[in-house]
Amino acid sequence: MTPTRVLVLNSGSSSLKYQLLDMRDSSRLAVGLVERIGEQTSRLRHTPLASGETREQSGPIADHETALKAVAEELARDGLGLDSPELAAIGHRVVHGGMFFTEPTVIDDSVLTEIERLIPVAPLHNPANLTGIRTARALRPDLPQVAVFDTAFHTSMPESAARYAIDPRIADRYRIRRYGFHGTSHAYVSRETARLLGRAPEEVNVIVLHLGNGASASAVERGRCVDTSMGLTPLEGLVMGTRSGDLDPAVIFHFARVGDMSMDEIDTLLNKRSGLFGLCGDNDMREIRRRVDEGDEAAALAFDIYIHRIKKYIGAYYAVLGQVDAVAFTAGVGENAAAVRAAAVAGLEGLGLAVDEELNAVRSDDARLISPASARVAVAVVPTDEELEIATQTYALVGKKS
Ligand SMILES: Nc1ncnc2c1ncn2[C@@H]1O[C@H](COP(=O)(O)OP(=O)(O)O)[C@@H](O)[C@H]1O
Ligand SMILES: CC(=O)OP(=O)(O)O
Ligand SMILES: [Mg+2]
Repeated sequence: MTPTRVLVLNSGSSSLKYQLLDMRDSSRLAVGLVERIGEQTSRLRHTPLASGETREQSGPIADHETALKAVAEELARDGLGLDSPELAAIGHRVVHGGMFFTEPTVIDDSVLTEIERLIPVAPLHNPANLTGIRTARALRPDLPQVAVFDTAFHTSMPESAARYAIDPRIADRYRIRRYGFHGTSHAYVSRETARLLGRAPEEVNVIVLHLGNGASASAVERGRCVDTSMGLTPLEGLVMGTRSGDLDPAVIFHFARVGDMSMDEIDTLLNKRSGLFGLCGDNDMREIRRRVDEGDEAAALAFDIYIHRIKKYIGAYYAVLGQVDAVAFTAGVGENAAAVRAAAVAGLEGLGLAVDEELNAVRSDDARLISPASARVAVAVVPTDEELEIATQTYALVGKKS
């Protein structure tokens, strides 16, 4: 029997999302999520698709290792355990792959060392990714484990977009450049957008707006990324749930010199206590919209700043691409918040962009157009599926090897 199943692990800073897929038809056998890892109020939600019945457990889960072991137990209860001979591989989302990893990679000790070396440029993400990999390897040492990097899709960027305007010798010494993140999502969504338009990815130019807790924009020219908003780390670019996105780098000197803050304090402030949360105390767009509707001024200002930043990136990437076929909204906010989509595109008729109010209000899990039929540029909602993309890339690589 050829094993055809792939377990995908997406370890975030405080969460572990997972899916078990059967790659014969890309169907899901189980999906789940461990949230608030490291807190007293952790929660595991596990759904085997055969019954569709979600099981939940609450109580402290100290770290990603404990979380993954709990997930393995849940899978085993459904006869889908990690010891199954049908499991072909485990695919891991790894956020930072630097310049070294441009493709999905089978994990060995040297790959682990390289991911570890990149921790300083992805402090919120790479440590959790590493724990997920180490724990999975300990549970199934014989099984191929594949790393799929957020940065890989962006390695096609030209130097003019990837380099900051600093001395290249200094930049190279410290490996400073724009790497970009959420690449698996940008790749998947730009391809699905082309499919929605009935065209090949090589025929279309797409601006992808990945608006989740972390958020990033990308300019995709004929299937290749030519620019993206996140940089050396996932801090640059759009306003995010708790990250500031773009700001004058001199703000950091000012905090250090005038505010007498340490580098760690500034790092925490900009990564964990800024963005929507820093502006109004909430980082969930549902809550922010509710407050805006009630007339809350701080929430309204946070929303306006968030939208203004998205608009700037749409304009910038329109200019980078020269000609745009579609703007695609994706991830938690992009897929669900009609108000964000409407506001981000409002006033851009001059660029050929518009949203049809009725189409925009439709709730659906399918990729769909929300622009009027007459629009020059398509505006689309395209649900992302990082797990499916990771599973596909993992299975393709393992299949090639065996
Ligand atoms: N129905 C909704 N309306 C508006 N925003 C939503 C809705 N559902 C989810 N979101 C937003 O999506 C965010 C999570 O997005 P997601 O892509 O799952 O993030 P991540 O993968 O970074 O954890 C939430 O913080 C919330 O702001
Ligand atoms: C890279 C990044 O920002 O990831 P996430 O959105 O999962 O935090
Ligand atoms: Mg995400």
